[in-house]
Amino acid sequence: MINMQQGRIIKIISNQYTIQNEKEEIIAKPRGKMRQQQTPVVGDFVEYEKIEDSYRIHKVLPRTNRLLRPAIANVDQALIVTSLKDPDYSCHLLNRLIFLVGLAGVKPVICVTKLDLLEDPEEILADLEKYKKAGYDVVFSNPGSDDRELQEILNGKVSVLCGQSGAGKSSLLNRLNPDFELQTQAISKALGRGKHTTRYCQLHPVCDGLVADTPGFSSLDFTRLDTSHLDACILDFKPYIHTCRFKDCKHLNEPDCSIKEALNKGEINASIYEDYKNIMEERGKKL
Ligand SMILES: Nc1nc2c(ncn2[C@@H]2O[C@H](COP(=O)(O)OP(=O)(O)OP(=O)(O)O)[C@@H](O)[C@H]2O)c(=O)[nH]1
Ligand SMILES: [Zn+2]
Repeated sequence: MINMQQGRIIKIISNQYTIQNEKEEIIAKPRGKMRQQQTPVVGDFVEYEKIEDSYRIHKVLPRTNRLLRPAIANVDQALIVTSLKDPDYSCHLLNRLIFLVGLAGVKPVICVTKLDLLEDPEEILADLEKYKKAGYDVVFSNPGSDDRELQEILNGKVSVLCGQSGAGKSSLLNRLNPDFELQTQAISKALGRGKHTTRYCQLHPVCDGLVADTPGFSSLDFTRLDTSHLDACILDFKPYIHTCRFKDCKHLNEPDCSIKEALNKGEINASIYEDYKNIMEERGKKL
């Protein structure tokens, strides 16, 4: 008789899948047959069985959502780690990350780092206020701060950190969970590298929830995504979206578009609209 068990994948290193169930962590491999069907990613709930001394994953259970880069499933929210300096703040990068996360059906939370490195932060802080006003959660995290607000946001949730390499993702996790620092140092030692740079995606226990630290990414590719409902993912658009003249208004050149009217009155963050427009126009060229 097959004795199937269920658990969540919390780490994948090459062909070794670490699965957490209620009691323990085990390491499993996918069945040869299933690998072509649906490749399991971190965050997946899977069914697996024990065969002699090893574990085999049989199937991936239905996902609530899935991010492509980083490859992770079933997350409650994505913390978009946004550094204000080194690497420098870019509202366009932030906007595009908000879109990517939103298109995957995941709630974005803007987590700002390196405020201490800015001499004149006023202009950037004013820009970040626009996101708050639109309804995005914006939380600051600095070395030496108690991060209480961030802890509340993470409590009991499955979160993924995304953001540029060097934005401060690992530093932030180290502050929230000192055990994590020990783990990453141990991993760096084992791999014979001095400095910890994130190489693979893993869910770590943090603040009674799970947080994935992920490798920094280099490209923001929208070409493979269905962006037809991008407008519905943008909080700035939400109060206006149902009052355009046309039900299928794309808010580009249509008459009586409430979103363009709000933009002209300065009620919508202009950079968000600009990035939305650029992505929709690129899409238009493709169709
Ligand atoms: N001054 C200052 N430095 C910071 C802050 N957060 C991170 N750093 C520094 O920025 C550098 C990069 O931070 P990491 O935490 O490694 O960045 P990361 O996002 O994990 O980078 P990857 O692993 O490459 O994706 C490190 O030298 C940190 O010490 C901050 O809030 N203020
Ligand atoms: Zn419109």
